[in-house]
Amino acid sequence: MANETEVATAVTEESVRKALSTVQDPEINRPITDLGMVKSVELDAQGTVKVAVFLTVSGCPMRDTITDRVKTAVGRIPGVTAVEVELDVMSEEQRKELSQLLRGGAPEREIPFAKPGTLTRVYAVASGKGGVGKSSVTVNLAAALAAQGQKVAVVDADIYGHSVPRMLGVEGRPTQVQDMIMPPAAHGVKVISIGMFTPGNAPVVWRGPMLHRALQQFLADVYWGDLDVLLLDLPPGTGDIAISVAQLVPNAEILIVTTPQQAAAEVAERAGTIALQTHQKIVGVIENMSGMPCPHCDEMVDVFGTGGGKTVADALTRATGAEVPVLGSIPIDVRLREGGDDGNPVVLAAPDSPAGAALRAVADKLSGRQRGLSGLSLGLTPKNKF
Ligand SMILES: Nc1ncnc2c1ncn2[C@@H]1O[C@H](COP(=O)(O)OP(=O)(O)OP(=O)(O)O)[C@@H](O)[C@H]1O
Repeated sequence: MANETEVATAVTEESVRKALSTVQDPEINRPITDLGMVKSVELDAQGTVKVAVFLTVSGCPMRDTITDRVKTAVGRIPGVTAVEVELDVMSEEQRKELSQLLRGGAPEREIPFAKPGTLTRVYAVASGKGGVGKSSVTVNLAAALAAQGQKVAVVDADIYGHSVPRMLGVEGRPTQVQDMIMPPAAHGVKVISIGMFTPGNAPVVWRGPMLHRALQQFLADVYWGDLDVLLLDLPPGTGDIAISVAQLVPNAEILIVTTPQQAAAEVAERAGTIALQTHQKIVGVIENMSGMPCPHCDEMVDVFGTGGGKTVADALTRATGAEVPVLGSIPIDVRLREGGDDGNPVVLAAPDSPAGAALRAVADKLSGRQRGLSGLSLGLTPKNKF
């Protein structure tokens, strides 16, 4: 039978590291030895093993699980009499290395539009309800701004109704050049849509974290080049993606689309007040489907009621304390719907039609805006509170 000293000397750093290679990080599900989480291993003649482990963040909720796993794995080595685990926290540099490792070596890309001093204006187009014409407004504003000579792109983040590519007549899928995604374009507008990455017409059932990741990729990994304007077509409502936009592109400004109907206005107002929590600026309200010219006498018929746009704008002005204007009222127009179906936006196909002219007027207002600090949160947090 081996005596105590012989057993103790059988424990080597190599055997401890081998045991540690069976310990998986509970969140990343890879061995802690591969993740640079083993800081040091010390052994003494009595068979006590001290393992120092780097946690990715301080206060890591998995600290107890990691400690238990290390103790169990190392404790199984014959000759080990005690296992002590000491926890430390990775430095910023180590965390960067880890995230690079997890991304397969690719350095993390920044979102160019979120950098301070960016010249790209980012508009997040939001609505309370679905079907109010948010996507139609987005593509027409994009096409009108591009027709003015601006460099424009649209990110279709409307997971439930990704209709932007069809409305702009963008065909095909994005191509990939090394690890950059090249967006297809039509009418001078570059487009990326969630629909380009899902098979067929399959509904997207992604939840918050996946959507966040997808949006981040659309913004960071797509080669957009220099843009004057980026429009984000958000899903209707006040969901996760609005929060993601606020986190990823805090300087994005909000455009609210509503119908004149009072019920729709109330929901749109709720979508708008999200901006209060995220400290984003609301550029204005666009009222869509504001009446329809009677085909017989040309008199306007208020199919969806009246006043919704102004109700939302007034309510958001009160709520934010900053003036939120109605930027325009777009009438119901068959040519707008047809333009959407044909991939030929009405601002180009029938620029002088009532809807085409109203949308172009909104685009003019947007392109005439100066970037200013008024109404914007500066994102400053007091360092010390007295
Ligand atoms: N002013 C208008 N005149 C005529 N048809 C319109 C008008 N605005 C939108 N439409 C039509 O209404 C339908 C819904 O519009 P759209 O898809 O733009 O709405 P949406 O708010 O983006 O919907 P969702 O967010 O639910 O996808 C489309 O068929 C569109 O062509």
